[in-house]
Amino acid sequence: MDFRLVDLSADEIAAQLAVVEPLTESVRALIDAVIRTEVPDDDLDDARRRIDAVTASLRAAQKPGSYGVPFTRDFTGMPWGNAAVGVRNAIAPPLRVDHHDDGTATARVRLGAAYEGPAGLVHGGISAMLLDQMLGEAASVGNGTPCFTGTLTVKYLRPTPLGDVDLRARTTGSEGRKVFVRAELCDADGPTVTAEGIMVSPRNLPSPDQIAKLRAATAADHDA
Ligand SMILES: CCCCC/C=C\C/C=C\C/C=C\C/C=C\CCCC(=O)SCCNC(=O)CCNC(=O)[C@H](O)C(C)(C)COP(=O)(O)OP(=O)(O)OC[C@H]1O[C@@H](n2cnc3c(N)ncnc32)[C@H](O)[C@@H]1OP(=O)(O)O
Repeated sequence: MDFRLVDLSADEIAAQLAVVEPLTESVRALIDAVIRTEVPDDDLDDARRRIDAVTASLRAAQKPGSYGVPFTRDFTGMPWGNAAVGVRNAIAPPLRVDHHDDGTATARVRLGAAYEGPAGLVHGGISAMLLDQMLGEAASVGNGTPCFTGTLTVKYLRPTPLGDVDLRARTTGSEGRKVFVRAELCDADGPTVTAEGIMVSPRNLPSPDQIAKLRAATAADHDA
């Protein structure tokens, strides 16, 4: 796994986000508009030409491969291309996950037309992806080191209507490098999908202790 470090301050990251987030939001609006537009075919052809011109202008300077997950000097992750939370990824709803002192992770997100499976309902794969992200974040933050999904079990209790959903995850225990986590996705009437995960901190990663030491050393260097 790539642990690229970038030397960016909090202010520099905020300045980048101020430009990037509105751009991504515009592309999300474009995705929704393309799904739901009822304008004539000639207008669709014209739209395609203009979109292709914008795409060509962005390709003028392009990162090879994917965005990756750079870490700042204080070890804050920048998963900006992530399919669930990426602030540069218009496919991501995006999920904004809050971590709480009691170890739970929560998020509220609006799932519109782009996330449809059965008519008017959230696609089951999207629910699984969002729950997977919640499990991964709860496990990783609790453990202090990134945890990958080893086993994910998803139970669909009833259909989830498109619209606002709430997600919540909490760790229920750990054993060596395995962290056990549960999560649920709820509509206004309660849980519609639940998930259980066995999240594993891969053997080749630095341990939580090593990461804590690296963090402290980096912070000390920075203060000096
Ligand atoms: C640098 C600074 C970091 C600071 C971090 C702090 C916070 C982080 C903040 C944000 C969050 C960051 C990340 C999380 C975000 C999103 C999560 C999205 C989740 C995903 O979307 S992630 C992609 C899908 N995911 C994969 O792509 C995994 C592919 N796979 C592998 O990468 C390996 O396969 C792996 C790692 C799973 C295991 O590899 P390994 O070699 O380390 O494991 P090993 O064999 O040593 O087993 C050790 C113990 O785990 C048990 N075990 C092994 N495999 C298991 C399995 N599958 N199910 C259940 N238990 C399993 C064994 O049975 C043994 O248990 P026991 O010790 O009891 O015998």
